[in-house]
Amino acid sequence: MSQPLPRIVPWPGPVPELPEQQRQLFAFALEQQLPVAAWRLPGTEHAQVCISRSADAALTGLPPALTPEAPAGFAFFPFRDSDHNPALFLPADIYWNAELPNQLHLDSTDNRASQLLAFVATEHAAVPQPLPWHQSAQPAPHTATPEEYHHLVETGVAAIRSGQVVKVVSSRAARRPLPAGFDVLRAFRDLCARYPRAFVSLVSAPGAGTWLGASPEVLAEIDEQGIFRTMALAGTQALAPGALPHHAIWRQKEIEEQALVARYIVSCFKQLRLREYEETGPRTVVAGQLLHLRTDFAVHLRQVPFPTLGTDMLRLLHPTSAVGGMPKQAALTFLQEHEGYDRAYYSGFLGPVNLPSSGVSRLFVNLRCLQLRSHEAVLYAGTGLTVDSDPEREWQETEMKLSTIGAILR
Ligand SMILES: C=C(O[C@H]1C=CC=C(C(=O)O)[C@@H]1O)C(=O)O
Repeated sequence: MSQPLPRIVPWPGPVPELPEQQRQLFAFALEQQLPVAAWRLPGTEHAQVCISRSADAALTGLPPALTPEAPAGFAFFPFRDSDHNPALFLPADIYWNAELPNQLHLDSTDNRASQLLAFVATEHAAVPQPLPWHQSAQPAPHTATPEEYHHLVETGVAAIRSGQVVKVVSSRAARRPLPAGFDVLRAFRDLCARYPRAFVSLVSAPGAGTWLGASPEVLAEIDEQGIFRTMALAGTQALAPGALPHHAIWRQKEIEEQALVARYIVSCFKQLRLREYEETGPRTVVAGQLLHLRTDFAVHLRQVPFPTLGTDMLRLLHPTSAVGGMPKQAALTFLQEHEGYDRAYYSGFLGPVNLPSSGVSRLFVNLRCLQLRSHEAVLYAGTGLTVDSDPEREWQETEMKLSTIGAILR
């Protein structure tokens, strides 16, 4: 049985400008200590917002089902599920899409929803500043020095040489002060404007804290035409000013690194005994100031009757070899033993499920992201290691990746 979105009701009272509508929705959710997410899909203009009626309702166990019958909401999953970093699925009890800004989807007989309607109708000037953003209860993670990161890369390369892993993706966190007067919702809009091709997100939830990101990587997507898509994204170089992406030259190291990720995706299709996938690439793509190599995979679900493909692939893919390594379990064990900090929601996945309509879901890998704490931001970045990795080059690569999201702190 399908679970449609709640009913449409008109925005109560005069409809303010889009940023003010967003601010009122977040102010309501945060004051009521509810989980809330805003996102903007790649190549689109309009933000969408989803609020759940309780924090408990957002706690989940299994990854979401990518089927039309599954509940509509926003998934926010950590790299590794744990009590510290719970897997969340924010049911879309209240949903708003800036494309149709005069409407709210909600069940007006529900208490929370009617509170929102009253808040929005009366609370124009009184939105508190700054907003009470959810904070993670976890301490700020350890931030590796260049020496520590060099050592991690050397240990990773040694593990590859010894055959313990084929590829591993090491990562680190970095702390940055928040600029005076930092406005989170303005930062979200700034990210949307800077990175039109990224999946831009802002999630604030009890237990998880507040996260902003601009991801270039689709994990699993089913679009309006019933096409399932995923991608193998790896290999990084800076986009030189004035250079054309398709003129980029890649070293053997990056070619191999990306080929491993593509091979992993093919092995997942094979596990599911699915042969009818289309593979395009690898080709060079732009992500902010960076270039990556990307292979796209597509399956036409209206021609290949495999209704659980999205769900099955999601469970096989996460965490992909673009953020963990290969073989998957050996790489994850290596990271647990050597990385020396908690990735939390960095390199987890996030995105809308059955929103804005049933059967349409878009999950992305949580990359180029930061966690907001009371007076600082924690930024995250990683690099895929191969036997040819050079520690200083890998450090520089994390610096470049950090500057994608770091741009909003300047
Ligand atoms: C792990 C990250 O990027 C992944 C995605 C693209 C390129 C990558 C690389 O070149 O290492 C990474 O696999 C990150 O941005 O933190």
